[in-house]
Amino acid sequence: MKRDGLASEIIGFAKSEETRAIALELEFVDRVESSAAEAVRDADLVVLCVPVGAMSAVAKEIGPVLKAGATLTDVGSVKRSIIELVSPHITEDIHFIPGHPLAGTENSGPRSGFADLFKNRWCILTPLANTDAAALDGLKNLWEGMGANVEEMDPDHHDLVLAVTSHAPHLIAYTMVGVADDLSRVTDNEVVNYSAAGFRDFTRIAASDPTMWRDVFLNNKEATLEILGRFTEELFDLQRAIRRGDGQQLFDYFSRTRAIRRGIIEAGQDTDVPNFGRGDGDGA
Ligand SMILES: NC(=O)C1=CN([C@@H]2O[C@H](COP(=O)(O)OP(=O)(O)OC[C@H]3O[C@@H](n4cnc5c(N)ncnc54)[C@H](O)[C@@H]3O)[C@@H](O)[C@H]2O)C=CC1
Ligand SMILES: O=C(O)C(=O)Cc1ccc(O)cc1
Repeated sequence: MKRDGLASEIIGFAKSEETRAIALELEFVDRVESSAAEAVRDADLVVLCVPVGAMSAVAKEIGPVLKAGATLTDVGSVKRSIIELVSPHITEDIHFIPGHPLAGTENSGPRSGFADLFKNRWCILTPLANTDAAALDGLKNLWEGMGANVEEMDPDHHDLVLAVTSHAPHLIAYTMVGVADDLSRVTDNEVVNYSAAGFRDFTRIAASDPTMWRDVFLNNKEATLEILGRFTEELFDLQRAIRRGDGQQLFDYFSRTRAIRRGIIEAGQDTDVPNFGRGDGDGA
């Protein structure tokens, strides 16, 4: 927003003085305030970027001072629960439009952001039934101005989709790294020393912020449990195929999943590894 001049003034709030000082030093805010209520006073747009579990407390604090006609949005990784946590604290003259940019890394804090973070990434908005069309357009333009592709979605659908694509995979990564850690005591650290690419990817994901991810699971309970239930069923199926020596079942399953990866690459959805998976031989 700062780089592209998308806001006339950007005011930051963070709990710790150190974070506020870093935000000023990096110059992505024009000024900082030591209270959330002070930071949002007179703002046309307020973006809540706190862990899901802190959304309610922050909304309660800023609710009474938000300017009439202001747009309030958020970047939280779940949507239904945030609507329930924030809505009670705001009045009808505030345009509340929940949002979720599908962009980030395993790192947190002000130094982990970068100006191109949202470029070519999806940003999902989950407007409410009575959302003002002009406010929605304004927010869409802002995200598009930062290079994102905006999609509107029903909040429950968002939570189910994200349970499949993000939340369950994070839990699986956390578990796999935990299992390896238990084993490393048996294998004298070989798990860490010889970790191949697959496991390294798991460790990156499993290094994500514990508070943020605790709150994601506590607030997307139903959808995550539904997906994990399906996941364990399929896992048991594959386990049985290995035990029985059913190579055909394994081969068929892996062929199906390989096609999904290729579909993602062809749709141009993987900007991290643009050439990975293209023209890679005979599949032996
Ligand atoms: N990290 C990621 O890759 C992504 C994160 N998100 C969502 O964005 C939100 C923020 O995550 P990050 O920016 O990664 O975290 P972060 O740790 O970089 O920033 C969180 C901020 O919230 C503040 N905070 C924490 N508890 C608070 C409280 N009780 N009252 C006031 N402030 C409080 C912290 O001081 C910190 O400044 C989360 O809801 C997360 O689900 C969404 C997409 C990607
Ligand atoms: O680091 C990664 O691979 C991520 O998946 C980042 C991320 C984390 C949480 C979100 O809600 C969206 C994106």
